[in-house]
Amino acid sequence: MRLEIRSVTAGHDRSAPVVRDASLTLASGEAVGLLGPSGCGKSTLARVAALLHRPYSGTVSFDGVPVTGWRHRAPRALRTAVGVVLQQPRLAADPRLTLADLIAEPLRATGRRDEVPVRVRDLAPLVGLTPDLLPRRPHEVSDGQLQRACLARALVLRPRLLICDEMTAMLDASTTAALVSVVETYRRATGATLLAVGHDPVLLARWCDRLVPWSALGAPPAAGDARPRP
Ligand SMILES: Nc1ncnc2c1ncn2[C@@H]1O[C@H](COP(=O)(O)OP(=O)(O)OP(=O)(O)O)[C@@H](O)[C@H]1O
Repeated sequence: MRLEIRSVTAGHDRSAPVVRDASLTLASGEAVGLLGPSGCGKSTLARVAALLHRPYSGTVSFDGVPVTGWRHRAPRALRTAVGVVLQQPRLAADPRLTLADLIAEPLRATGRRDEVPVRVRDLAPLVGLTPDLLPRRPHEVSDGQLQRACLARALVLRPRLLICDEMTAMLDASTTAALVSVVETYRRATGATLLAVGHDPVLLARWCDRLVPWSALGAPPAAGDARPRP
């Protein structure tokens, strides 16, 4: 799925937006790493692209169709086409759910309960979760194990766009490698597009076709603009 972000301004305070006039296009099937220092606004932009945060202005289009609603106003067909993995699994996981129910959450939310047993059975080993972990709740597993479940949840509806916001920031090297390889395998099998957000160029380069620094998202000079470029 092609993702186009055009002149998006967004943030948490209208008078001081953290994302200003940002534009970025991902071709269908492309893996792009968005690089930037902590606090620059990467997560905010990733949430806009994931339909979780409404921008103040600008447009987001999927396959050329502009998005008209965010959060609960986002059309279901779009919400199910985009999978999201966030940096802190504990903030992204309902503490009352077992890992199996966490993985199955999007299926239940979209009325596809009948697919739950098969999808959980197939995805758990793929993300490296052994059967003994599936009945446990988030407080009974490690951050890495919980993030594995969050990645499975992001993949359970077979998204055409996957957005990973610092997915591996709090994980050790072997869990990081395992999760990156799950995403690579999924992309190879499905041709899904990937937007990976992070601050480590070496890590992002490993699983992305192209890295884009935060500073490159600003509006390009207008046609005929004669000012020298830096
Ligand atoms: N819910 C919120 N309410 C108010 N301000 C927020 C909120 N979330 C983020 N911010 C602020 O917006 C700015 C950008 O935050 P954001 O999380 O988008 O940056 P980031 O580049 O992803 O940082 P990091 O790499 O540290 O996660 C920061 O100054 C942050 O304090």
